[in-house]
Amino acid sequence: MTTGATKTAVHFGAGNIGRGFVGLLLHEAGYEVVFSDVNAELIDALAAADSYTVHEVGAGAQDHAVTNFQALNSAADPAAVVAAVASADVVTCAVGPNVLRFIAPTIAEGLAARDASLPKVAVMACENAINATDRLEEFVVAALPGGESDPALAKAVFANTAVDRIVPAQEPGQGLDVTVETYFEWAIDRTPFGGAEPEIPGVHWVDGLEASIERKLFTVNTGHATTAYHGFVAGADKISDAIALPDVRAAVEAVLAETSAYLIAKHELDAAAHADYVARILQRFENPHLPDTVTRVGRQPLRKLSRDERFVSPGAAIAEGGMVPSAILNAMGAALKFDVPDDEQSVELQALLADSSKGDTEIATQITGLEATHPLVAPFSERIALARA
Ligand SMILES: NC(=O)c1ccc[n+]([C@@H]2O[C@H](COP(=O)([O-])OP(=O)(O)OC[C@H]3O[C@@H](n4cnc5c(N)ncnc54)[C@H](O)[C@@H]3O)[C@@H](O)[C@H]2O)c1
Ligand SMILES: O=P(O)(O)OC[C@@H](O)[C@@H](O)[C@H](O)[C@H](O)CO
Repeated sequence: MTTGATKTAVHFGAGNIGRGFVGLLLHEAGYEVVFSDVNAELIDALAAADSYTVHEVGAGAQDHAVTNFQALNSAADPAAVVAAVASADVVTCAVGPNVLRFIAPTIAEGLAARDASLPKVAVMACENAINATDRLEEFVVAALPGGESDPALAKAVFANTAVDRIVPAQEPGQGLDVTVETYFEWAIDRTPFGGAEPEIPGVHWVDGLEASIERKLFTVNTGHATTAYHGFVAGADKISDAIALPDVRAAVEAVLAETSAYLIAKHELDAAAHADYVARILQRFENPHLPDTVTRVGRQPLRKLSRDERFVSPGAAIAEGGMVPSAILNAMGAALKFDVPDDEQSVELQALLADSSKGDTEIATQITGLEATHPLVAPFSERIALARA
């Protein structure tokens, strides 16, 4: 795939963040981006196009043209994607945490086919999840015949990342163009590269990702999901309308006060700088030009209520410290009312709550992955009882 001095990046998932952020930054860094997706309509449109435009909205907005890309259908032509990975300089993905297991075998095959004399390929998952690249690597290892000792692993460097840019679902009829907010942050753990990290202007290189990803997930995403679930209950459609409701705003601020105290103590953050970070995020939610909805932001409620995610991870830690994270629990209670027929996990959640063979505590442990004796489970079971009443 790489010709002459052209650097190549294979990106799995040509959706909102794929086209509107990761693909854009890689293009601006000089990479030829090879988008790989299972959505035939999307891939066909990308393959037929010479460019698409990322439209920023809000203060200081600019348009950015993305050119010099290819598009491969990984369902119809997996061999082409394997070949692209085999010669790529960078492999990224933004497919959703639950999809990592499905793209890993293709990456494993690409690594196996890669000439060992090539420089190592940088593999970086761009998902909203703690250590998403580590998870991807585990699936790659499982797909390699030699497992952890497979020589193909030495051909790649796996680095965790945290990506932050709100990219709403796109309006029908917009084609390949993507509407995004002006803000972005892409933090990548530099330590696995040993000084040979890829050149991607705009990336924020950090030594270890834990603080960056927790700060992002437990502030942006905990606050966003709280806005979505309380907003849904209040009847709001857009995120900017939801956060304008005084009760929703108060609930979001209360949740962020709980996660802020947790994050500041755990990662020794500067309290004033963190307060600025929170204020900036609330302004991002308020952006009236961003057509983002409570149904997109609340999507897949079972994933969002799971153990290592935006509510239970900080909530469990706070409860283990002897305090009751009431605002987080109230947001989790609102999530139980997220009843969206088009969302498979919402349907599954509503069926679970309606299952009279299960008690409240059993449902609480099933959703959160916590033991029944965990201090977060009893107060969450109370919210479940209320939702079922
Ligand atoms: N949209 C945002 O604001 C945003 C911001 C930061 C991070 N993220 C994260 O990025 C990821 C993607 O989110 P999104 O909003 O872009 O979703 P999206 O649904 O717009 O895009 C996901 C894309 O992945 C594709 N896909 C699904 N299965 C695939 C497979 N097996 N192989 C290749 N492609 C496959 C889908 O067809 C789709 O085009 C999620 O983990 C999300 O949390 C999103
Ligand atoms: O992508 P999810 O479903 O994990 O979370 C929904 C939104 O909170 C998320 O996509 C944000 O827009 C994004 O994380 C902002 O950086």
